[in-house]
Amino acid sequence: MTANLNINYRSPIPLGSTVLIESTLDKEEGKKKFILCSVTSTDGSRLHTEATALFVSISVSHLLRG
Ligand SMILES: CCCCCCCC(=O)SCCNC(=O)CCNC(=O)[C@H](O)C(C)(C)COP(=O)(O)OP(=O)(O)OC[C@H]1O[C@@H](n2cnc3c(N)ncnc32)[C@H](O)[C@@H]1OP(=O)(O)O
Repeated sequence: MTANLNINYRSPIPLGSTVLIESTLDKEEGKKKFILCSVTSTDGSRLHTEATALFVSISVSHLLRG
């Protein structure tokens, strides 16, 4: 489940362009997973977007609790 999501938009993405999206597991602490993500031009020369996210593992009962 997404607990936190931060997105920095560094440069616009031209309409119709192809981009490279990379995401990696930065670290894992118990039920917390910290993810890094970037969106760049396909040759990697232009950074469009950087993001970090925290995902927390949940049980099905967490969803049912609402
Ligand atoms: C175009 C479409 C775009 C779609 C965008 C996608 C949008 C989505 O992802 S939709 C989902 C949005 N997310 C939600 O609705 C989640 C709502 N929140 C929750 O359900 C709960 O707060 C949940 C599951 C994240 C955490 O609850 P719970 O399982 O009880 O864990 P809890 O005990 O509070 O915290 C666990 C650990 O995470 C940490 N933690 C929890 N939330 C955060 C947070 N926001 N920031 C930092 N740390 C956090 C706690 O500090 C704790 O750390 P530690 O174990 O070291 O003490």
